[in-house]
Amino acid sequence: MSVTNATHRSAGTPAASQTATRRGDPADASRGGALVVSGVSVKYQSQGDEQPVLAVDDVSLEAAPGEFVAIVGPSGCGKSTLLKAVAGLLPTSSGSVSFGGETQARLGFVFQSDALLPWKTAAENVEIAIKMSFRQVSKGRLSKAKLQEKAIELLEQFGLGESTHKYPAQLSGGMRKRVALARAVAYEPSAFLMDEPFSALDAQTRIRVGNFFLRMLEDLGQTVLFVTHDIEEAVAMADRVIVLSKGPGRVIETINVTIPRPRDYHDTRFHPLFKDLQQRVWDSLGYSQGATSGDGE
Ligand SMILES: Nc1ncnc2c1ncn2[C@@H]1O[C@H](COP(=O)(O)OP(=O)(O)OP(=O)(O)O)[C@@H](O)[C@H]1O
Repeated sequence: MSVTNATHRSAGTPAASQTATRRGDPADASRGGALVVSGVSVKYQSQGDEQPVLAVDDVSLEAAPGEFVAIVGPSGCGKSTLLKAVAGLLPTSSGSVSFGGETQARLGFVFQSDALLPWKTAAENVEIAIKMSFRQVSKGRLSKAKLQEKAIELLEQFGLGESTHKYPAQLSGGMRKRVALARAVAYEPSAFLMDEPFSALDAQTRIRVGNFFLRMLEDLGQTVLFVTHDIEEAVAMADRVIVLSKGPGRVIETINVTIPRPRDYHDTRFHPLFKDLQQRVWDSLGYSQGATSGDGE
């Protein structure tokens, strides 16, 4: 998880959260408008470089409310940079980002670093998010007991029922990532911005968390922008896969994933359309059928 600036209200920061009071309420589905990224370029000015380095080049994309858009591309092509720019964590050198026509939105971040508060337990990290969301959405307060109950309930969904009282330093990397995911979910954002959110998880936990996340999206209809190296994961989860070129990243193709929902994080890989769609993404990345080597996705 990362820090944010003031432009886009975030979850996933230490201050992020969302309450369970809204979970499961169909009236809340698809809240927020389309996420529109228009002509965004991002440059880095590093010490020693005379000229700024272009990392993202004129990227435009849209995610309709409730749409799951995955972004794939070779290592170093600018995926994380693009996501951070969308989150408002990095300035853009050109272009614009809006959510339903506004520059502010309730965002749930899950970035590569988990950024948990080290002096708070797993449950307390999630409680902060619940508290913040409850204040923003319901303009009210929850009792400490209720907050705890909700945080523990959510952590149990992520297989952390035994670790709610532990501090981040006492958790494995995968466990910390799950707390970070629970915290982002607890914020009940209108859009999730996720950078390799499942990469630190073992195979079984990945399936469990992936399915929990997919079911939650079916219930609540949040928009998702999801960066992954894992082409199978992108096709299994997304409505559209956007393929970026090698850096500076540009959109080279958008592939519609026509596999019907509801989907299962794992079993969707056996759907008759899956292999073909997966191959289309590989083709777009420049890998021909049967290719077995390469240094990036
Ligand atoms: N803080 C920074 N300062 C200077 N250059 C940076 C910085 N962060 C990233 N870059 C450069 O920007 C380019 C894009 O990096 P980015 O991390 O966005 O790529 P990525 O596609 O997410 O990579 P990966 O898939 O390996 O995580 C790379 O060339 C990288 O070296």
